[in-house]
Amino acid sequence: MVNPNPKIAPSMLSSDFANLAAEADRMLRYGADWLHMDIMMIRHELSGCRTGSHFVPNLTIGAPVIESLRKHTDAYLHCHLMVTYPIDYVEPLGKAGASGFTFHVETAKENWQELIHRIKSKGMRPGVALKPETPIEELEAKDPVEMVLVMTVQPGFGGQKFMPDMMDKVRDLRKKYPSLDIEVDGGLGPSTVDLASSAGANCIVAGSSVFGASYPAQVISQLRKNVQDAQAGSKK
Ligand SMILES: O=C(CO)[C@@H](O)[C@H](O)COP(=O)(O)O
Repeated sequence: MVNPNPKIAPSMLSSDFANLAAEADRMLRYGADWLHMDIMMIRHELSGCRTGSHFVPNLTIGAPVIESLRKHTDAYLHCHLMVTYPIDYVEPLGKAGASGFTFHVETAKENWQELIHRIKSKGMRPGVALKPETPIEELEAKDPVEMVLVMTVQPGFGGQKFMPDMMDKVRDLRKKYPSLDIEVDGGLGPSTVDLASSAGANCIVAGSSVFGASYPAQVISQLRKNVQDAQAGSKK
């Protein structure tokens, strides 16, 4: 049975980082369930470094920022790790006060069990992310997780165009794992959420559509209502 309470998570990547605590507070007042924190390390061929935890063509925040934000809020801080060695970040993020720790499936080939065990032991909820080109079969024969994040854009930047082709993945995941939290991330807003929610997504990450709106609270409640309506429809 899918969780009847949808999670709407504004992506703080679209917020004003210079006023992060106030931005977080604003989103929670507007009705956000989670705050989505994108932790990125730039890909090594772009940075010129040979080693390190690089995964995407961008660089954002890390544990010190999560720690600072945690001092201002009790919110569920859902961290999406776009780094090559997520295991290195479990301890610091756990200490900093992260609530959820979602890593990309290809970054945990050898140490899946160990990574999940460590995430849980630090009191965080583990999740796995799938890039657009990563098939759901990558999850087979692995210890189950409670949440899968389906990227609906290439990871790295906010403000990109939603990829509707990813909905087959969401549908297949929902069929296979009826009670899984399925999150979609990238290009979500009032005009695209219907595709995701009717495919079976129950957690929605939205950056530019929320932060760029004149009335973000309206967008958040619209996203929630859309997921609730889709859930109610699928029961009929
Ligand atoms: O992880 C990412 C991008 O890599 C996302 O969380 C984006 O930040 C979502 O932003 P919008 O597409 O909603 O503007």
